[in-house]
Amino acid sequence: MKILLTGKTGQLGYELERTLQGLGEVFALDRQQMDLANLDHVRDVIRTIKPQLIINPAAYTAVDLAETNVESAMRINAEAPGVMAAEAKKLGAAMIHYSTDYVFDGEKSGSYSETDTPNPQSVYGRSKLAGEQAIQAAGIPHLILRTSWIYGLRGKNFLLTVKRLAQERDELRIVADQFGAPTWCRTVAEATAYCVGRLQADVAQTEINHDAWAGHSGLYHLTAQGKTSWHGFTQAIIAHPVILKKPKVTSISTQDYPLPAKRPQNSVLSSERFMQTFCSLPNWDAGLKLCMD
Ligand SMILES: NC(=O)C1=CN([C@@H]2O[C@H](COP(=O)(O)OP(=O)(O)OC[C@H]3O[C@@H](n4cnc5c(N)ncnc54)[C@H](OP(=O)(O)O)[C@@H]3O)[C@@H](O)[C@H]2O)C=CC1
Ligand SMILES: Cc1cn([C@H]2C[C@H](O)[C@@H](COP(=O)(O)OP(=O)(O)O[C@H]3O[C@@H](C)C(=O)[C@@H](O)[C@H]3O)O2)c(=O)[nH]c1=O
Repeated sequence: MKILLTGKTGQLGYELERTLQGLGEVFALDRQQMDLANLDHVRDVIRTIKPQLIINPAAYTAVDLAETNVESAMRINAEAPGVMAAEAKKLGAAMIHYSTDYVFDGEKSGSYSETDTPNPQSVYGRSKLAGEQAIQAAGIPHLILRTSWIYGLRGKNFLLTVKRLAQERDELRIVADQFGAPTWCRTVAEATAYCVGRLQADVAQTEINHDAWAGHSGLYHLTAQGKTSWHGFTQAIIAHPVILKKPKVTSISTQDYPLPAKRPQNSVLSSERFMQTFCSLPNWDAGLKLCMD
């Protein structure tokens, strides 16, 4: 099976390139090899490789910049996945795509399930929701995996920001009234590889297993279990022994840290559907410890 993987330089893409080995012939591409801002390029590359499975972690993820770079965010996060899905349809291929907790407005008091109605409050959230809808509309076998607060040891993420700030400052002021589930990118990559293995047991096949995909196609929430605030996440990062200089971590509220894009106050996702269908997921603090160890 040929697997086309986008965004190999990203946090999740880097992990996926490694966890997917052995599950097929992986064509891992960077921005130069397939530019999602250039829809003709996306079509040409897919038509050349002719994959049976497209896995798309590439995205415009700069949440605040997206507020002003609306056109780029929409092209990369919404139109390009739509083009990938249309090409997949012609090839009889399946698609795995990632989306975000930021599709929700954050007003719900409990955790969000897949049946809750999205109401994104930012351009990034709107663009990611439009990407989901474009894939769903194509009617191809697909998994849309909504995850949240991804971190890892590469790229740009909150863990690495806190690690840097801890060296530079004696006090970190962090919002304590936004709740979610920090999720290690390796958790998402390993769960994805598990799904691929389940749906495509015979990797030598040159066609996807249509029955298996048809029975599992759809939208899933896939995050670490439990919840915390950005402040709680920061405290857990600082408490780890690899952080030698431990600044004071002060709770602040969202209004004390104004940013261009509005973030949801509560974006905890329930991953019950994913866990019942595929595999269990670790608690956020266990994932963080493993990553930092
Ligand atoms: N980060 C998070 O907290 C969360 C992320 N998600 C979703 O998970 C997925 C993976 O996120 P994550 O790994 O953190 O993302 P990163 O920001 O780490 O990586 C994004 C990747 O997309 C690539 N990319 C950006 N623009 C283009 C383009 N025009 N053409 C080709 N490639 C491009 C980047 O390439 P380059 O290195 O060249 O910039 C990079 O490889 C995304 O769909 C994201 O929306 C969901 C919830 C939380
Ligand atoms: C650096 C910093 C941030 N914050 C706050 C701001 C914000 O409310 C929160 C998170 O900040 P960031 O801007 O780093 O994270 P943000 O870019 O909002 O992260 C999001 O990225 C996208 C891609 C997703 O899909 C989401 O799931 C989520 O992970 O922390 C502080 O309170 N103090 C600080 O010193």
